[in-house]
Amino acid sequence: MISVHNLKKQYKEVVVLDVPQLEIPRKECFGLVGNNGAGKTTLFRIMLDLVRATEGYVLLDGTDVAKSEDWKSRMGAFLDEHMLISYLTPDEYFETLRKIYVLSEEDLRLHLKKFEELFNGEIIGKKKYIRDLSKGNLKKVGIAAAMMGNPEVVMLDEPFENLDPSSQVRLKKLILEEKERSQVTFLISSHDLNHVTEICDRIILLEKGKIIRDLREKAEMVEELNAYFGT
Ligand SMILES: Nc1ncnc2c1ncn2[C@@H]1O[C@H](COP(=O)(O)OP(=O)(O)OP(=O)(O)O)[C@@H](O)[C@H]1O
Repeated sequence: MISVHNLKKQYKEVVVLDVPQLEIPRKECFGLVGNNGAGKTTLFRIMLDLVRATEGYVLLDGTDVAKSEDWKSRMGAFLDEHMLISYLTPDEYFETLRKIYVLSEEDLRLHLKKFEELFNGEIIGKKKYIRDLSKGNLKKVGIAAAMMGNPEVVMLDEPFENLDPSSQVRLKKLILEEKERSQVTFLISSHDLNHVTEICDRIILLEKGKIIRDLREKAEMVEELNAYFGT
C-alpha cells in the first residue's frame, strides 16, 4: 500500500503540492487527473524520490521512499524519455534490464510477447536506437520497461499521450488484462478522461496541488470530470 502523509512541495513561496493524506491500497488502479501544472508529475516524482518533499513523506508498505532503497525493486515507472538509455536499441535496453532484474531469456520473451500487439512490429529487431524512435514508440518502450520484473506498483505518467488511436486501445486492453492477471497497483496520470475513467477504479482530481475530488463510481467519475473540464 502507498500512503501519503502531510505532503507539501514548495518552489520559493509557491506551494505546488499540498496533500495532507492519501492512501492507495494494493491492486488499485489509481488515476490522477488535473489541468496543466496541477501537480500530477510532482506527486509522482516525490513518490519515486526524484524530488524531495518540502514537508511530509510517502510510505510504500510502511517504508519511507526518501529514506530507503528497498522499495525500488518493487516499483516500475515510466515518467518520460529521460528514464530510457537513448544510445541502446530497444532489444539492447530490454536485455540490459533483463540482467538487472535477473530474469531468464524465456521470462523476457514472455514479457515482450504481451506487448507484441502494442509494439506493432516497430520496436523489436529493428536495430534502431531508442533516441531515433518516434515519441509514441519511445513511450511503448518505456511502458514495457516499467512493467518488467513483476513490480508491485507500476507508475505511468501520461501513458496514452503520443500513441495513435489503435495503440491507445491496445494499451488499455493490456493494462486491463494485467490488472485482471496480477496483483499490480497501477498509478496512471492522464489528460485523456475517456481512457482513464475506463481503466481506473478510482480517480483523484488535483487542482493547484490540492485534491479536490476522490471519485470511485464510474458514472460519478465521468459526470464530475466532464463537468469540471467542460468536456
Ligand atoms: N523545478 C521546478 N521549479 C519551479 N517550479 C516547478 C518545478 N517543477 C515543477 N514546478 C511547478 O510545479 C507545478 C506543478 O507541475 P507539475 O509538472 O507537477 O504539473 P502537472 O500536473 O504534471 O502538469 P502537466 O499536466 O502540464 O504535465 C507547476 O506550476 C510547475 O511549474
